[in-house]
Amino acid sequence: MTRPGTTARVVVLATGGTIAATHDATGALTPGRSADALLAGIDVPHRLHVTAHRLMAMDSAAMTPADMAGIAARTVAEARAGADGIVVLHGTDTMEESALVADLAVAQARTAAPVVFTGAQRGADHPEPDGPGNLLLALHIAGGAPGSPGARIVFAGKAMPVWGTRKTSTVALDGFESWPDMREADAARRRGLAAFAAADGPASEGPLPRVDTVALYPGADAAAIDAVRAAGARGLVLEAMGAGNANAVVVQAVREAVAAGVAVVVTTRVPCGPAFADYGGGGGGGGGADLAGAGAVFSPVLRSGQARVLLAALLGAGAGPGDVARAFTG
Ligand SMILES: NC(=O)C[C@H](N)C(=O)O
Repeated sequence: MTRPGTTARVVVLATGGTIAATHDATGALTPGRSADALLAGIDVPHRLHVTAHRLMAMDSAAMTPADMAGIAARTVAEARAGADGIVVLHGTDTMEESALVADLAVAQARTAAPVVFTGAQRGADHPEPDGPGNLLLALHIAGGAPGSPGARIVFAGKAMPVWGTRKTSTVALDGFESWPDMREADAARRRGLAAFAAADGPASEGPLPRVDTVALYPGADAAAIDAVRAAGARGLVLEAMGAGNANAVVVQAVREAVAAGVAVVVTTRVPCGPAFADYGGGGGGGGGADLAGAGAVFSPVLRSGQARVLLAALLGAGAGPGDVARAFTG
């Protein structure tokens, strides 16, 4: 742990993303710039001793759950090896997922070093890149918050809790939004971590069970739900309409999936506001209340990307239906 006036050891883990990307010969943005080169472009605070490591150089949309588990495991290893803080340079497309994987891992390992995810919306060769500012703030927070365990996302001048934070703009420099009610975001984290800790096994060993996401739309039928069941999904995240509504055909498919042992979690395609199970549907049913009646669990705060991560982690840790319900809704 760091005392005021002492040097904080911060480890930077580079995984790729736009923060490290430059235009290649074809004009495509490709992550290749090293973390050392990115660090050379900023005034690293003197009180920080920073070392950088390249884990991978990927566009985050191409990452697999195994890649994310690897990043999370490395953050735990660096914390155990004595880092005071860890910065993960990551693509923005799936930062919200990877940061949640890391938060679950460091909570399970009980390591105290803060883990700060950051990235950029503009490439490293942009005339006015946003990466340097994000990296600098991430270093400050990673090196200046000793004993603040857990992961966070730092972007465009904001330090955000991971749970409930999601990418909300494909281009704006301020590309992430945290859940507006911090008490609700905290409660989501507490519930999720408690249920994860209560489940039986370690989450990060071996491949996680298959969990698919199905997006709903007017007239959606059972085809996608039946297909993911046939593919062996043990969990299903529904990106439902409105507050978490579907139609009668989907509700029946959910009932059958739950009866077959598939854990079904309902989120919404709406950008803001909680998902909740109030609507009866009308005209033959199919509202959120019917989805809940069919055995689906509502995820008020986590949108589909993070709900998928939590559900897969829970199932991988041996969680049963009760744990899943407690994890998402308490
Ligand atoms: N801004 C970015 O980092 C987007 C990029 N496609 C990535 O997620 O790796």
